[in-house]
Amino acid sequence: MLKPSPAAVHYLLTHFRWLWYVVNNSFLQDTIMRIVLTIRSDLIPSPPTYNTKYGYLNWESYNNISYYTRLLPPVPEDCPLPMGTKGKPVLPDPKVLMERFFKRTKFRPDPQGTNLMFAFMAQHFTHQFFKTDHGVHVGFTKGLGHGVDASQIYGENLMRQLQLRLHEDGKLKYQLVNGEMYPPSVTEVPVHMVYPEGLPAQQRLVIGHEIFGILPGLTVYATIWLREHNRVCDVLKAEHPTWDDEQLFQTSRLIIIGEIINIIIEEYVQQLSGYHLKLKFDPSLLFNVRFQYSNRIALEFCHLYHWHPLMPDSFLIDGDEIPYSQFLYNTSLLMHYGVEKLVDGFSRQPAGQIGGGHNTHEAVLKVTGMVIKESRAARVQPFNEYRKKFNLKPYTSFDEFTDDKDMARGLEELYGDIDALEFYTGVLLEKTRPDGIFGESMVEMGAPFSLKGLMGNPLCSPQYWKPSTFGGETGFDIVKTATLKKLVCLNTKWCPYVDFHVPRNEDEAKPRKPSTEL
Ligand code: HEM
Repeated sequence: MLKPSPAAVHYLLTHFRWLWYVVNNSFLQDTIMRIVLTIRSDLIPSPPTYNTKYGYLNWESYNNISYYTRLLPPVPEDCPLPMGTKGKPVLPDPKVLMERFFKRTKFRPDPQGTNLMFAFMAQHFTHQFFKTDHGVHVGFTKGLGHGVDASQIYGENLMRQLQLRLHEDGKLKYQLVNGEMYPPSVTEVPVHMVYPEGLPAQQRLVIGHEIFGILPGLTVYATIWLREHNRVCDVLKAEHPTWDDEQLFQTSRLIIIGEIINIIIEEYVQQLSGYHLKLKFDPSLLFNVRFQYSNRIALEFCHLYHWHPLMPDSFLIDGDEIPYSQFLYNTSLLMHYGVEKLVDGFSRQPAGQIGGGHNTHEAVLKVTGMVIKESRAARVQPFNEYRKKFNLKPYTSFDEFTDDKDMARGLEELYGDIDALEFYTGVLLEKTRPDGIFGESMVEMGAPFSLKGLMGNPLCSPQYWKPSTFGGETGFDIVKTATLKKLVCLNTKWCPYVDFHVPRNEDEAKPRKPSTEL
């Protein structure tokens, strides 16, 4: 059968606006959406195969979910060179790679208009399943849910969940500040959170994920989801006055997971893809095709998702410019500005272009070095091997890989051979698509992992995808009609500008007033 190249399919989906206008209004949309979902997720083996210890199928590798899985087995230990059979005997110093190719020279905004609201969603969303366990040998995870389980809201284990819960009407614990709901502090809920020494206990907010106090962008999402959970509990209680705390909690959690998947597919992936095809979250599209409702997070997915170039030079909120030094671990910013002004500021501020290099701010540059070192310890195979695995043509030269002549020469000098280029360096530095946030490989490799994880969730299976799972039609409807705007504006006093892209027209760009209605 004739197979169109990924580049041709991408061109078709991102051009011919008129054509997609017609498609988005017809039954063809479902067919194309089904094809997108199946072609992408068919690339991910399910059940999973290898891991960092095992390059062959075995029970331990399948059954021990403390491992991340791997799409390709590690470079065998008996290979003559670090990347197999090609390249130099010693890999480039990560510091040299960081300084020469990753470090930001001048902030380059994403040409697709992605904003900080998107960037913090990326971090908030992915950290429920990317939870590398640095306490043991490389390749292990603390995230045993291996997918969208909302553990960043409810905690990774039952002990933490029980401490975060109010044990009344299904709700989570909270504190009221000026009449508004915020996460409680460690004085009320004594669970482990990572904060710098000396930060007063009242400012140590408690969140499902122990590191989410680090950024106001994460605490604002934590606050919004906390309010949404408690709002959904009220809706369910009104429908089911006899339900106990447990059933209200459990059913609300399923609704929240459903809302997350919907918003991620229809708005977040939509923004990332740049497609004119309107992406649709409808699990029933897959009910008549062969599809496994299970997922295992892969190490390669975790590595490629290190999107630190998204981070700006400083943060702009309500006319103030806040440097990193005053932003990190500053939970008082959340109460000072309130959710509305933070969301408004983050939605208006451009995020950096992820691909192409030279765009990682100093404050996060060290993370680049960490992932490079980790990928070496895990013996991740070369970038070109992954290109082949995802049906992409391997690059034949550094000049084909990047249009930046200096970068091509520099990488050639350091790696010696295009077939020895490392996976992470490859996905991040590859030439970007015209006006794209990153290059071809990030899309063609990231999308399959992502869609398999989203649609492989049990909620999307025929057994779960029905009104009774969500407490009836009202709950099912909350899931099916979830949007980022509703998520924010049903839980705030006024409706700020809220989207995953910077304002695109004058109307969107207008300053919002505290009276704006949903
Ligand atoms: C100022 C903002 C940020 C800071 C200070 C920060 C810092 C860090 C640090 C220190 C690590 C741990 C590195 C390691 O131990 O290997 C990390 C991991 C990671 N970061 Fe960020 N980050 C930021 C923003 C982001 C954003 C916007 C994304 C977008 C997706 C992101 C994605 C990741 C991923 C996927 C990991 C790996 C997580 C894991 O394996 O457990 N980060 N980051």
